[in-house]
Amino acid sequence: MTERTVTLPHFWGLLDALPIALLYKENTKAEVFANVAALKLLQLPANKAVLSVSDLQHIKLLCPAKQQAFNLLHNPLLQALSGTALQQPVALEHCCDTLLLHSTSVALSFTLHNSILVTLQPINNIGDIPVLPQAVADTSELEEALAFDKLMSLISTQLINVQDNMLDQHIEDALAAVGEFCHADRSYVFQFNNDVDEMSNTHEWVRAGISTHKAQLQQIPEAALPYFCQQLKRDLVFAVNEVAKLPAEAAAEKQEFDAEDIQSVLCCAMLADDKLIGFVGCDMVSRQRNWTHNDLRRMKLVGEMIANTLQNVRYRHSLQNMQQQLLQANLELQQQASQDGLTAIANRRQLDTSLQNELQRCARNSLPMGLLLLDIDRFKLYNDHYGHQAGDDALKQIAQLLHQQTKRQGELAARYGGEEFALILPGSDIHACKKMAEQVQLALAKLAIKHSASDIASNITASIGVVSMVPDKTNSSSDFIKAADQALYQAKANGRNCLVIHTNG
Ligand SMILES: Nc1nc2c(ncn2[C@@H]2O[C@H](COP(=O)(O)OP(=O)(O)OP(=O)(O)O)[C@@H](O)[C@H]2O)c(=O)[nH]1
Repeated sequence: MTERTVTLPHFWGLLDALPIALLYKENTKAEVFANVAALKLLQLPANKAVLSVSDLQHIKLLCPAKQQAFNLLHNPLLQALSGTALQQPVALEHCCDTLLLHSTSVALSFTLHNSILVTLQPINNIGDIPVLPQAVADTSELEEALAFDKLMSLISTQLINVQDNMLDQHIEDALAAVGEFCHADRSYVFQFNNDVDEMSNTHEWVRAGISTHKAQLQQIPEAALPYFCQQLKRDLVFAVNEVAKLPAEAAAEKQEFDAEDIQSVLCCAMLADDKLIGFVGCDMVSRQRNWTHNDLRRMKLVGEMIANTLQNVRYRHSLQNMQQQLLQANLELQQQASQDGLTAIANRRQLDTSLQNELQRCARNSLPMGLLLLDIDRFKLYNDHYGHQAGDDALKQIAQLLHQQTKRQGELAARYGGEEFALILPGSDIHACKKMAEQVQLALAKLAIKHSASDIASNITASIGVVSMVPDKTNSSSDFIKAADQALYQAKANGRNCLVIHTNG
């Protein structure tokens, strides 16, 4: 089974099995599904089930009668997927077959809305096919407006839930659409910085053969184009049919437009929460155009769509950021709740939880469970002699020493309370626990914290109670602590600075 068949939704899987090439789109969704036969026919990668507007735009379809490429306005594939019922012969570039492109709206019982099904079938005789509706070269303004709106609705569904990695692509699709429909040579998005006094060209579409200036148009200060910025902020539109006729106060703008060979320019402000965030625009290069009412309407629509998308992405990022901060704060709180404030090792609460969990784990796996309780000898005298602050420092050093002994999974050093510490040693039998207790005492001796007031030794020492048992379901963590505590009591009674192993007797 290939990855494609495993991840496809059930219905798509059925379409995939059909030998006929077809594309499928639910009205309200952005995805255009291509089955295996369609991908093969359209020469697209075999694992690409979902197509974007750009994928579709890049499929070069020719009008077989004229052997001419369809432009964006007449692109029958985009028309079909935008909801137009079609039956039209098309040719694929680099493919000698003529195909019948047939699109129809279908009502499926398991979707709320109508869906569009597009089939592509090889045909022999174009003459036999009743073609509806015929795309004509001289399209009326109304038809053009309708085609534009359909394409925009296709692009806007893709923009609604756009993933970060597809954002630029979809914005460029929208720019291509507005550029084509406004018969422009270049279309673009500029975004302002937070202070709205600097702009950068972030996205661009250029017609074949037209030069791009995006790389140079970064961080342009408002002061460099004062006439333009003033008009855009005041009217939210900057429309110039003939750059040559710009007034004298637009000298800076004229110079810039001349440098880019721009004859006509149309820009519309992009607003988010009533704040200017940038603008979309298009240029005529080397030829002039009187912008129409429709051009302005299209540009405004695309500007609004892109502004909303950028705003949504910003909201999403700030939400993700906030969520991250909350998670971090939560993690820190959790850590604080389980950490001893003075020594930064686990506190009593964490000790109880871990001991309980490890006991259950050892009981399930019939493993021994070891526990060491360690109490510093003559610590009252230490405090009295060296002061409470020095006592705190000694506790911290001993805590670190114990923490460093824990290496295996489930092992934990914790402050039990006051000058008393615990070591949980899951999987350690009594011999391993005894070895660990001796190791701790050796390490403590090496640490050599001076304690001249002690009657036990010249440095700080500790007494240790040791217990290890294979627990059963009836053993609780308090049984273990009680046993270790008894052994510790015995160690103190035995003269301190020693270890005692708990025995059942
Ligand atoms: N500096 C400091 N001292 C603490 C802290 N917690 C407990 N202590 C001190 O630890 C000392 C414990 O004294 P005791 O319980 O009498 O025992 P001890 O003097 O260590 O004598 P033995 O345990 O019998 O060897 C007390 O003086 C407490 O004030 C702490 O957080 N910081």
